Amino acid sequence: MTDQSRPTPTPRTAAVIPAAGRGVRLGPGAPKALRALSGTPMLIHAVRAMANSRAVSLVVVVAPKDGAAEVKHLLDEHALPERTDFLVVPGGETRQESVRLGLAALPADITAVLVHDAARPLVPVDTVDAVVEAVRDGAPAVVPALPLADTVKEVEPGEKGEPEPVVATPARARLRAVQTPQGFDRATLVRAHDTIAASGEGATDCAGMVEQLGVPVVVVPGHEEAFKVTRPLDLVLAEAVLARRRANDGF
Ligand SMILES: Nc1ccn([C@@H]2O[C@H](COP(=O)(O)OP(=O)(O)OP(=O)(O)O)[C@@H](O)[C@H]2O)c(=O)n1
Ligand SMILES: C[C@](O)(CO)[C@H](O)COP(=O)(O)O
Repeated sequence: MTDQSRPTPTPRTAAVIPAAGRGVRLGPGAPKALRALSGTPMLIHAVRAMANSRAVSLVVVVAPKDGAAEVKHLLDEHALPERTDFLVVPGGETRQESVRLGLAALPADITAVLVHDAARPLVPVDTVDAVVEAVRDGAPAVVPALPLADTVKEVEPGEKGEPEPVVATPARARLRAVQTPQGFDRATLVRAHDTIAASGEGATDCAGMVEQLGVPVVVVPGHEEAFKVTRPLDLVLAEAVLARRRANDGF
């Protein structure tokens, strides 16, 4: 019998930050998450972006495979909110594997999980909070996303540099470019990783695996500043965003 006089406890939310990628598209250098933006490692910006949400009580950083000690040291030497706990685990060969390793490190009382790319260091806290709120309102999977500015063509991929035949032009008004953090009911995300990854299938984001389970995924508004640092020009944009923030509010 349940005690109806007791209030329902607020779900304890953790953020898992996959940060174990190399950053091949960014060019030669340190692993992408450890490269500096305005003098601070990209990873620290991403960790602060999660920890600045009052809803997030634990941040799990999935570090480059042989970089866990360095990441622990970085977390120790940068100012981070005291109310947040931090864990560091070594990552895997793919983003999917790194997320799975992060999920495996979560304590039992975590019921909601955000998965956030270290490569999206500048996501505003309002976007993080909007994702958490939708999960707390009962959505098993939530992604922030933006409408597209470009028209998208589906092609028959060919040899590099060769013209590729267009197969279709999806209706742009129905398309969204998906960002992170993506938010999940923990049990749903773990089930997706256990069943979809085990079947050899995968997806380029966590929500794609949840969709393959047949579980509904919803979109909330994303933010332009939540862009992914992927190629060198993205670093220029990231520095410009940080300079504008400093000018606006002394950040
Ligand atoms: N084995 C991997 C690969 C990627 N990631 C993380 O997943 C996020 C999104 O990946 P992406 O932007 O593709 O990063 P990289 O894999 O580093 O980039 P690239 O494909 O250019 O090497 C990044 O925060 C990255 O660190 C990870 O944790 N483990
Ligand atoms: C998860 C993601 O950022 C959503 O847009 C994206 O799919 C990651 O792709 P990547 O090739 O691993 O950067």
